[in-house]
Formats: sequence, structure tokens, C-alpha cells
Amino acid sequence: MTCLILIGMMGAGKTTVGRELARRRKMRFADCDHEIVARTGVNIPTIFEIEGEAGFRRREAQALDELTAEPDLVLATGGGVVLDPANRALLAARGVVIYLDVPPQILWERTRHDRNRPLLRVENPRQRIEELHRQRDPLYREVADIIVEGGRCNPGAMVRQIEKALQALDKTSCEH
Ligand SMILES: Nc1ncnc2c1ncn2[C@@H]1O[C@H](COP(=O)(O)OP(=O)(O)O)[C@@H](O)[C@H]1O
Ligand SMILES: O=C(O)C1=C[C@@H](OP(=O)(O)O)[C@@H](O)[C@H](O)C1
Ligand SMILES: [Mg+2]
Repeated sequence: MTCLILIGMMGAGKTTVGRELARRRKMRFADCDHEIVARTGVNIPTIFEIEGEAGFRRREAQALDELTAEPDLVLATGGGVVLDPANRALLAARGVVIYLDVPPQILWERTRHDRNRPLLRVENPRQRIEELHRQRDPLYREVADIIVEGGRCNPGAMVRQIEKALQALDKTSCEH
């Protein structure tokens, strides 16, 4: 069985939907951010404070490389993973990449009270989400094998959409 990699903006539901998808398919679940937190022993905002975004991105690239080496894995990535061209090449090569495509308004509603996303600790987080979305949406599309629209869908409905798309894709092995 192949590895399934979820990409998309902060608040798209990668962590939530990924965990549920793994449960349904009886696959192991991992989350790049959780892996980084486990390795460093501090939370994401603290890594940004101490090492800056560049330091976080180095750790993210390392975690991505190691985690995607395993088959049979559902992997939730962080929203900025696609910024690095080397990460994009790795994503495309190592699994079925699933873009959770959610409009900025809903991303904002889901993340507005969450303090764990340092890139949104700005005066106007709503505008920031729109800017990041404009910058990243083409990158997500560039590497995606499957695009799932998740505006007003609950996580269960998103998992069902993904499973349907996977059947249609019929891309069942990591060894291609
Ligand atoms: N499909 C969904 N419908 C409603 N709320 C959702 C959905 N997916 C995620 N959420 C909620 O949105 C927030 C962000 O979800 P999360 O899985 O952390 O997103 P990501 O990992 O993509 O940043 C969480 O509070 C989660 O419960
Ligand atoms: O979009 C981003 O650049 C980031 C998204 C976060 O993960 P989620 O997408 O799971 O929120 C986390 O990796 C970090 O705060 C940076
Ligand atoms: Mg997440």
C-alpha cells in the first residue's frame, strides 16, 4: 500500500482528516509538526522564536524526508511544506499527494482562536491567510494527485471524498 500525503493551508484539516483517513484504512498516521515537536521537546511557536522560520523549515524538510521513506503511512504535513522545491520533488516522488482545498474565509474561521500557528500571530491574520493562500495554492496544485474541496464538509465527508478519489486514481503502490 502506498503512502498518502495530505497538503494544504493551515486550518484545511490535514491533521484531523489525516488521522481519520489512517484509522479507516488501518494505516499508520504521522504528522510532520508532531514529529518536530517530539524531536525538539518544544512547541512550534517556540521553534519559530528560537530558530526563526528558516530553522523550522530545515527541521520540516528533514522530518518529511525521513517520514516519507516509510510505506503504509498517512502523513499530514504543515501548510508551508510546499515552499521548498526539494520538498515538492520529494512529495511527488514518494506518495499520493492529496490537496485539501479550503477557501480562505473558512481557514480563518477555523484558526482565528488558535495561538499555535506563529505565522498567524500578526495584526491582520485574515489578510495573512489570503496572502499565503494566493502564494501557495498554485504550489499545492502543482504537486497534487488528488484535489478534495473541503469548504463546508465535515472531516468524515472529506475522508469519503478522498477514498472515492483514491479508487478512481487506482494508484495503489509506492513502488512505481
Ligand atoms: N472538515 C472540517 N470541518 C470542520 N472543522 C474542521 C474540519 N477539519 C478540521 N477542522 C477543525 O479546524 C481546525 C484546524 O484543523 P487541523 O486538522 O489542525 O488543520 P491543519 O492540520 O490543516 O492545519 C481544528 O480545530 C479542527 O477541529
Ligand atoms: O503554513 C505554515 O507555514 C505552517 C503550518 C503549520 O501546520 P498546519 O498547516 O498543520 O497548521 C505549521 O507547520 C507551522 O505553523 C507553519
Ligand atoms: Mg496540522
